Amino acid sequence: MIKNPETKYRPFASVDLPDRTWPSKRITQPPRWLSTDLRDGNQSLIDPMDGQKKRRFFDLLVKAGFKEIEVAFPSASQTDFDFVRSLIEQKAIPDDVIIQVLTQSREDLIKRSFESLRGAKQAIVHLYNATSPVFRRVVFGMEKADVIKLAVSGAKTILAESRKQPETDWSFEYSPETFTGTELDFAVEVCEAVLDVWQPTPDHPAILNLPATVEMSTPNTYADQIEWFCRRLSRRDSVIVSVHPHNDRGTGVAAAELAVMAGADRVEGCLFGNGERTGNVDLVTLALNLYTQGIDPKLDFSDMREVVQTVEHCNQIEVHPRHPYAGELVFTAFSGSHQDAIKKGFAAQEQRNDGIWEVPYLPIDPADVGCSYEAVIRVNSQSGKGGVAWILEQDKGLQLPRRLQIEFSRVVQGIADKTSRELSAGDIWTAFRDTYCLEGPQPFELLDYSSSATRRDSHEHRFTGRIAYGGKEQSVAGKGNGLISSVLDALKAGWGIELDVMDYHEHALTKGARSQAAAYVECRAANGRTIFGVGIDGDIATASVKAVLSAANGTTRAN
Ligand SMILES: CC(=O)SCCNC(=O)CCNC(=O)[C@H](O)C(C)(C)COP(=O)(O)OP(=O)(O)OC[C@H]1O[C@@H](n2cnc3c(N)ncnc32)[C@H](O)[C@@H]1OP(=O)(O)O
Ligand SMILES: CC(C)C(=O)C(=O)O
Repeated sequence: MIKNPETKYRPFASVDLPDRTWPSKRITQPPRWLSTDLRDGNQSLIDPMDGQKKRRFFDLLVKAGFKEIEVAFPSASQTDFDFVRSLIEQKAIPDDVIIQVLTQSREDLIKRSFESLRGAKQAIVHLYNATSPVFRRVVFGMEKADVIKLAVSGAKTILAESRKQPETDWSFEYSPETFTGTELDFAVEVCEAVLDVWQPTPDHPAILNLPATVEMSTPNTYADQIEWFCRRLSRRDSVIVSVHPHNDRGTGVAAAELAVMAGADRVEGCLFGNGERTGNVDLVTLALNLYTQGIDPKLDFSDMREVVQTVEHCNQIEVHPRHPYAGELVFTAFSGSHQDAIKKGFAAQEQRNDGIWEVPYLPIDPADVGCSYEAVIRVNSQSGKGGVAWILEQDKGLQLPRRLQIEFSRVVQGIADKTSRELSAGDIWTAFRDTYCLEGPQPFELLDYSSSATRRDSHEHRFTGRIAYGGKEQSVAGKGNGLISSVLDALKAGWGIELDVMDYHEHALTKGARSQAAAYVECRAANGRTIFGVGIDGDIATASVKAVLSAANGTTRAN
């Protein structure tokens, strides 16, 4: 990079529109969407799609609800030409979907495009030529008048060709390519000249598409250009104003949104922002941005995984794990405070039960795009108690009391620090099971027991059990004012273990085996140490007994 970029780059000129209205507008309905994945997206791929991939992508777009799909540049390649033919001949285009093809303003290319569309019920023919000063000067060697002539001759050829195929319901689109780099009054002049040829009406409007062929300004400037253009256009009611933002500055989505506020009726783009260089505007993000404002985008991404997989297959480009709404990690929190807030958010949401989505750090319900809540919280060394507790709850239905969460998260933290990797739900369960002696051979194991009140009208409980300690079976008995205290009494009598119960929780498991219950005891040992015990069983009383034995097992391990 150079130290004095002002000697090499010029700032983008702003638009003189002091009475601009778009900043206070709100988007209240979705624009018309056009997917150009099969054209602009396709022309940017290392290996353009073959017919099969194009067909798979087309079917995906139809399923997602796209009603306008730019399917090809049919005069560019036999593959593209044949693809358009196959769609028509195989009757693959639903009646409510209209296909679009792109052509330069050259007679032979336009004729070939019409040939590809023979027999289509309806179609949009999209004509373009670049209009900006640098293209006039450098690429075409043309004056303004020549540029208008080129656009008009293309528009005339299109009109003439369409009349030769009256069985098709034709619509026409014109793009002054490089619109954003074009003098605004000249852009309007070229477009008016094209409209003069096509003579659109409110019932049969033409589409004027205003591309940010290369994104060169902040999005507010694009919005100014769109509002300026819409105000100056003579036949606004006979025109669908379309925008086609690219993403060179990384603000394609913002540019599209502001352009819609500024009067655009239609947006052209690609799924996940594929397209030339940094891509076309991302239609998935745009649609879901609307959705999160309570506006039905009229596009359905309920099965986002399938959409991602298909697009990755067809484009041979991976969707970034941080891609809005679609990436593998976008609903995942690793960090403790985020996990804590999300967990509390879900609990509050469940309690309110008003249907309104309000979960911290999650702008959308992952379930709405087909994602499970399992991936919402993942645990590594950055995680806290809330995350660990969430995973045990989601995976095993365990609702750990707060102080147990704190203790166990330290165990998990230690493992994560030691292994320097993410811990799976399986890793966490293994650690929980081992820490609280839930499975496998343990120092204390319950073999059998019975318990009863000593007298019908009494609160005194008697516990009689067979417990193995270190593999050696022993019969023990104890008394107390409840089951737990009678078990503690038996432990004291049998092995001299002294534990006081400070806290007790129990609940039915919400996941997995539905008839299971979990019990948690927080005990204080004679030396002042706090020891937690956990018991899980089909019978809640037995779960409590097991929890006490789990705590007893805790006394046998080093702190
Ligand atoms: C911004 C966009 O995405 S625009 C769409 C771009 N997409 C593509 O180009 C993909 C498909 N294109 C192709 O396969 C080829 O470019 C074709 C078949 C269309 C044309 O191929 P060729 O005839 O070999 O021409 P080439 O690709 O070199 O195009 C450049 C010529 O077209 C002219 N041209 C460029 N755009 C246009 C246009 N919109 N209308 C008329 N002429 C144009 C150029 O001035 C240049 O003319 P010159 O040879 O007299 O200097
Ligand atoms: C042909 C036009 C619409 C285009 O793709 C662009 O300018 O980016």
